[in-house]
Amino acid sequence: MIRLAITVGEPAGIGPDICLELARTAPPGDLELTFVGDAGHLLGRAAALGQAVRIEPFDPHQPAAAAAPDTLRVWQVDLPRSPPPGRPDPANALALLEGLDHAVAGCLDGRFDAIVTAPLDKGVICDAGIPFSGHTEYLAARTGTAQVVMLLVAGTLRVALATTHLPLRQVPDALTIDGLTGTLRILDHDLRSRFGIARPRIAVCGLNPHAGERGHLGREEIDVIGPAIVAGQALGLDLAGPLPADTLFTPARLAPFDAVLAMYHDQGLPVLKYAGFGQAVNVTLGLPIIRSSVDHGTAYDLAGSGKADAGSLRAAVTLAAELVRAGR
Ligand SMILES: NC(=O)c1ccc[n+]([C@@H]2O[C@H](COP(=O)([O-])OP(=O)(O)OC[C@H]3O[C@@H](n4cnc5c(N)ncnc54)[C@H](O)[C@@H]3O)[C@@H](O)[C@H]2O)c1
Ligand SMILES: N[C@H](C(=O)O)[C@H](O)COP(=O)(O)O
Repeated sequence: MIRLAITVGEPAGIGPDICLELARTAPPGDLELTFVGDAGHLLGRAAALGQAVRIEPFDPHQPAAAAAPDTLRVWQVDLPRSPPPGRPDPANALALLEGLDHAVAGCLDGRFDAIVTAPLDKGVICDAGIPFSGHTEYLAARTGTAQVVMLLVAGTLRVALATTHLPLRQVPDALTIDGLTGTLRILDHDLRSRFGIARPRIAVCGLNPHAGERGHLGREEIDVIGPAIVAGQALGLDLAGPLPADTLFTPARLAPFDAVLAMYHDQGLPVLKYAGFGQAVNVTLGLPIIRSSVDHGTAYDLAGSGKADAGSLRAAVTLAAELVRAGR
């Protein structure tokens, strides 16, 4: 049995909708799904969507078992306010983080095999006065992990990020030789151990247009990215770069590589999402636990409408289960 904790995400967004959709059909027999959230809020959203569901309270002492179709096993986390679709309320921020904490603790103590997260609104949590730049950074801090790597997967395209949720202005200063070398090591290690790629070939993007044009359009490729690649190669990693990102992200040039390391969020993710939005998965590498997530956000415009596509959540569940099986 593979036991997954699924955090429901921002309650005013489409997290509840896609969790309900996931529960509508029975998962494969070897999956136990436990939704971490507020059962009353889920029932309210189900009613708005015209979906009949049963709630089964999560009991950590029960042996793992798949739930029946249209049944949500819920680890109850009370929301102070049950917001209407599209109207997030910072009053819920602490409860949302508490749900994440439960899921992490459940993974660390062995009750769950992995966490799958539905989308949160980072800004709403910050509005509550809690600095929060994303699940990736939060899970690193909660598990005491010094460095993690965000990887998004869409079919055979895998894009990792050297920096995650940073204002663009801060990106160049955040790139260091040691930091990039660490990112490349984690990426190489997890592609081998979790994705079963015997000798990962990794393409490393430059930061500047045309990878800096030999220093005429920026020096990060010469001063930082190139030396990090050399350091990684000295460790035995199969790396190429720094490569101009615009032409690297074309099918023929991507073909020889198992993954791309992009230097910042909007260098890598628009390409990945163009290729696979709705079916892609976000995975956090380097954590002591397995964590996957959807490729999309809270989509307030669709919450409660019945139009949210649960494809990425399904793909995140499938990938989490594969990663668990690969580690057994
Ligand atoms: N995993 C996460 O927690 C996560 C991921 C991405 C964005 N976010 C957060 O979500 C919030 C909104 O971000 P955004 O507006 O940039 O992106 P978004 O993904 O919420 O929405 C972008 C567009 O895609 C559509 N869309 C998104 N998911 C869909 C689905 N499942 N089915 C059909 N259409 C869908 C939306 O309707 C919208 O038109 C932000 O606060 C952002 O930080 C969270
Ligand atoms: N960078 C992600 C994306 O664009 O899909 C997203 O914001 C979620 O990040 P976390 O998993 O760190 O919350």
